[in-house]
Amino acid sequence: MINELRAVNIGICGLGTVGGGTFSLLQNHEELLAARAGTSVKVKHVGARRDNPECPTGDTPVSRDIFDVARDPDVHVLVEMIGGTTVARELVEAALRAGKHVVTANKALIAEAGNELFALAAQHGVALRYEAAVAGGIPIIKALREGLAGNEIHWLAGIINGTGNFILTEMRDKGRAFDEVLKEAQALGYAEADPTFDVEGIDAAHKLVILASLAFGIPMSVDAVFAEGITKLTPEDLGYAEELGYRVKHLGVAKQSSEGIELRVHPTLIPESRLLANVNGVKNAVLVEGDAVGPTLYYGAGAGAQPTASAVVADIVDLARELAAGQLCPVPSLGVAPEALKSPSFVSMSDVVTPWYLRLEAEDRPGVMSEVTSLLGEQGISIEALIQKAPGTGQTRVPVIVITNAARQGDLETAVAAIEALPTITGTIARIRVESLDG
Ligand SMILES: NC(=O)c1ccc[n+]([C@@H]2O[C@H](COP(=O)([O-])OP(=O)(O)OC[C@H]3O[C@@H](n4cnc5c(N)ncnc54)[C@H](O)[C@@H]3O)[C@@H](O)[C@H]2O)c1
Ligand SMILES: N[C@@H](CCO)C(=O)O
Ligand code: NA
Repeated sequence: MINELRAVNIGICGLGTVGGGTFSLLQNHEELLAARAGTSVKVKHVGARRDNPECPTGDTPVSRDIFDVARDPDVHVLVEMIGGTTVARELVEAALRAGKHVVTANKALIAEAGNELFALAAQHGVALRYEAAVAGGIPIIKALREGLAGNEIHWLAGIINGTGNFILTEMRDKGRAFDEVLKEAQALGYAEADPTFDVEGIDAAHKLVILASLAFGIPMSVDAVFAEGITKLTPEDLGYAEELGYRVKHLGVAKQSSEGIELRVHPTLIPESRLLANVNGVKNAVLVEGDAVGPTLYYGAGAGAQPTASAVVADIVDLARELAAGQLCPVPSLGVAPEALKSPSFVSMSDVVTPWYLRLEAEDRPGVMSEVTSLLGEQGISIEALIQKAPGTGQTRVPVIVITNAARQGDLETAVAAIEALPTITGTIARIRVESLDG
């Protein structure tokens, strides 16, 4: 038991997109939140290096040193909204050590330092909540930790970076250039402070690590995830994929089998009939396959001030209810008691089996296709679909697009190297994994 609180005081550190959105949502819904929490929830202290013109703080005290908030004895819940893993980690540690509960949206911090931070929180009898860290406003952490608690989870797959999905959607639907759409995503507040995290798959990797930890009951394993971003995708690959009945999405995939655990984020061809193939713009979606429930799908805004604030405030309301009742919720941070976390073994990428999309540029003469198919055949790889485009006027080379059947990545790489060495093939072969996503 902890002392029952009649009013729960919040300290917000960082008043940018999400911090500002959270401040506003707490102000705008003050009565509603008090009714839901059974206690008043008030922002007592803000830590911000500078004012945010879009988020006037009125008479709420503002400190320029965010650590003043961690030192404020009146603050019960510190909301970390500065991002990064250096100062943010020091701040969260200081707050936990001072006996404050912490709410964060910081997936980099949870993925990289969650193991230590959850232990520190437990040591000090306080909570560390992170719903906003994955898939923005979608309550996926609660779904995995509580709603699916009766299931063994075999796999999950998700579109978990809003910026990347926004870019791919705009490129496909409007033919817009990558850089221009990225700038718009930054202006809309979707992108990370360093947007290479979004477009190189690092942000999705952080989120996948968190999802896998909850789904499989393993510690955060950031070094085990393979990450590839969307920067090498070309409009022609998006177009050819569509001709073959697929959409290209940036996907995070976590799978558990007798071989071990696969953790990977990369561009993926998905059959166009799948729900995930039709998740567009800044929306995210996570498909989770439980052994009892079967496939379940969670969809909503993956980034942006108000959607992300929705998840931050949900954590705050949960905590306020618990503090009002004088009892923290006994659900562990990762859904299982720390001593019950399993030691995972991971499948190496060369052993991961998926179908592949390949695009090669070949000389337009008889026999070339049979050379390509026989080099794939030598590695036991068969072909599901193949299209050879007509050569442009005066051209002797043609694009050839192949979809393979399921192939071990190591075997595929051997075949691709042999095909690239053929004198009739020009340059490197573009390749993208395919996921059928049938449960
Ligand atoms: N933007 C989104 O849609 C979104 C969604 C989910 C999670 N997140 C996460 O939320 C966190 C915040 O992201 P954001 O988009 O609001 O970023 P932001 O850049 O808009 O806001 C961060 C704020 O923190 C301040 N800040 C940074 N370092 C500081 C320091 N040392 N001392 C004082 N102030 C400092 C900055 O001045 C800025 O105002 C990040 O962890 C991010 O990954 C963002
Ligand atoms: N930059 C992230 C924010 C949400 O975590 C994204 O675009 O998905
Ligand atoms: Na979420």
